[in-house]
Amino acid sequence: MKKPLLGCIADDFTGGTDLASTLVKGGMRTIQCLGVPSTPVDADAIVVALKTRTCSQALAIEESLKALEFLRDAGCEQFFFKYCSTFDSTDAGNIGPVADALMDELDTRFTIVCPAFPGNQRTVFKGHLFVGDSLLSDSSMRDHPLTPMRDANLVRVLERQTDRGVYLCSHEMVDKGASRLKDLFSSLSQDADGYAVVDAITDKQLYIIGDAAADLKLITGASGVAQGLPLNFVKRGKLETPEESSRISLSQGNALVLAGSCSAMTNKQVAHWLRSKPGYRLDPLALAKSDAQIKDAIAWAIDKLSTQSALVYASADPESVTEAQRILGKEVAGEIVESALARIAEAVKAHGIDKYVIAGGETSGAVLQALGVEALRIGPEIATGVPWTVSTTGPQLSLALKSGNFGDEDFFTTAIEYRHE
Ligand SMILES: Nc1ncnc2c1ncn2[C@@H]1O[C@H](COP(=O)(O)OP(=O)(O)O)[C@@H](O)[C@H]1O
Ligand SMILES: O=C(O)[C@@H](O)C(=O)COP(=O)(O)O
Repeated sequence: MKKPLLGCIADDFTGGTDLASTLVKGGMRTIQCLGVPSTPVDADAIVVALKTRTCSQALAIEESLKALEFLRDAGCEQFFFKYCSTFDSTDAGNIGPVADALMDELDTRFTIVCPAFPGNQRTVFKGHLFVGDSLLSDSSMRDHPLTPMRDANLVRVLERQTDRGVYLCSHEMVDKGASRLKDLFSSLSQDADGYAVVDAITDKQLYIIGDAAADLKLITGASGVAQGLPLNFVKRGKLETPEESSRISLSQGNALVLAGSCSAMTNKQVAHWLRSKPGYRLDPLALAKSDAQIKDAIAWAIDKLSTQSALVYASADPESVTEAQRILGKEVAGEIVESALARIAEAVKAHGIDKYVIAGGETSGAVLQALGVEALRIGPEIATGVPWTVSTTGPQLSLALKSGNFGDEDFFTTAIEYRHE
């Protein structure tokens, strides 16, 4: 078995498939593991996807360090910490604390922070994160149920999460080219103790940053900056000329769509689906009272899935989410919905359904854990940042994990009807 080159730790499962898909497109054989694997993995890049974006800081650090240990023992040469392109986190973390812990463990004093993902309209200019034409803090991310993002200045956001220095590497510096940027990173690696938030507005800039980051032990960011990494290994003769390999065998059966994301795009996708197809709405307040709605939803889904694809969703507008959180508490409301969707998926799987489209990062984490999925092979991209995947152990399941704001309005149907060319 060849040693893997790149070891990645993703703070949620959808983020993991987004990154893995980017690496596959760059020609790296990539496997995404859900949690730290117990057996060796044969791949050029390994993505260990965790559910650490919103858990306690201590748990996020513990799990990330276990993932790092696995990746180091496997022989990885470089490490990547993947978080959301909208920098989803609270003031308490977990991006800063996890990155700090990874730096300590890798004995490195400098890394970059690069969440830009222009393919999905996330750009960073003078350290400020934009979503489309709006600052992050004016975008729908300000109302995220678990990680409301109300400050677009990433230097400031990260400073609240770490005691290390946070610097800005502006787009003018990036435009000087990979060689100058590499010199800067190398001098910062010797002199600085902390992070450089790196501007990027275009993919071209992300390739420059990826090239310049070739010697960094640890890179942090979203999937955009990973685009340039496969080429670094090719240049060093460690990876053969990249060739995309994303052929997988997809289930042709009916699919269960599970939506626990309340992001603006998921809400539009749910509304679009309901115009012509069946859906069952879960209500967190009813779920908190008894199991009745879960049982009803399972029976409804099994009945529908015998003839067509069906959606079970808890997605709701920001006012309804705030109201549910006021009554139940933020974490409890989230957990109740995640656990209900997970139980429904488990019961539906027992009836032989092998195709799932899941909207939401936390939601995907909860559902895949319940489905007992340990690792994913990455297939073709359905929408930017969202590939079809198949489970690699047990009875094969086809799984599309969709980040909250990714995909077009008709994403659910597009995913279900996707056919290899
Ligand atoms: N109606 C609702 N009220 C309160 N919380 C909800 C509701 N529906 C879903 N949630 C919770 O909101 C969170 C959404 O997060 P996630 O699944 O990561 O979506 P996204 O990918 O959009 O960030 C989950 O914890 C989910 O359980
Ligand atoms: O980087 C991104 O935007 C995605 O890969 C991602 O992590 C999105 O997270 P969710 O919206 O919570 O699924």
